[in-house]
Amino acid sequence: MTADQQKKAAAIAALEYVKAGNKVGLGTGSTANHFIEALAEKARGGFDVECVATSRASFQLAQSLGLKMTTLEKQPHLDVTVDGADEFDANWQLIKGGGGALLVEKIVATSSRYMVVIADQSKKVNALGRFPLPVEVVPFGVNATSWKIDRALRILDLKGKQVLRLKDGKPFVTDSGNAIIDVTIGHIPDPRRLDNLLKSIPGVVDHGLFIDICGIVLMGTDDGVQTFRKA
Ligand SMILES: O=C(CO)[C@H](O)[C@H](O)COP(=O)(O)O
Repeated sequence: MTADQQKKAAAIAALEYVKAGNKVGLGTGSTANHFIEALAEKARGGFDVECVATSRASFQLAQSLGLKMTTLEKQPHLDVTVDGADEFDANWQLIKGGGGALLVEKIVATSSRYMVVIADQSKKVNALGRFPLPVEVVPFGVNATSWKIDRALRILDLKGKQVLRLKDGKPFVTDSGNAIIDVTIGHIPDPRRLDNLLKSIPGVVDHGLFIDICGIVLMGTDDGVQTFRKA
């Protein structure tokens, strides 16, 4: 199976976690797109759900496929969010934000009774940190914020190579109007502490560590979809 086929298999398996009448958070990225397509197909058959998207791209896809859309303003409590991830570990901790939607993804996921992550098997890691950690920052004073990120890493005896994310040669702008710094760290021994340190920096809006947010991971493999579920 290719990685994309694994993503699709995980996305289809996630349909089981959505019940008729649910308010559903829709993630962002290629895996989440498979889920949006599968959910839209089910909805066309009369399955009634209302969805909140985590990005403009997901909103457009979902709406174009006929899914009933709402907003978190109108529906502040969702039943389930289904989203992809860049990495997950054995404790259901994640790195997200490869697609730049981490802030809204975290707001939507934490407004849901539970978050289901769908992924191909390349996303499973022994320890978080292989994937560069996306940190969403306010554009004002970005160099000062970058220095403070460095200082936070040093407190944990870590070093990170920071790169301002670009798109078409210009700084990438998130749906919320912020910039993203991708920080290559390598093995993150204490993601929870890094989460707290980064969140305490003025100028850091949020970052891609999702700590204690996800409870179920569905991973596509060559032998079918494997479920990792928190007890
Ligand atoms: O966090 C994300 C977007 O911000 C995505 O879920 C993550 O990057 C995984 O993407 P893909 O499903 O395309 O592999």
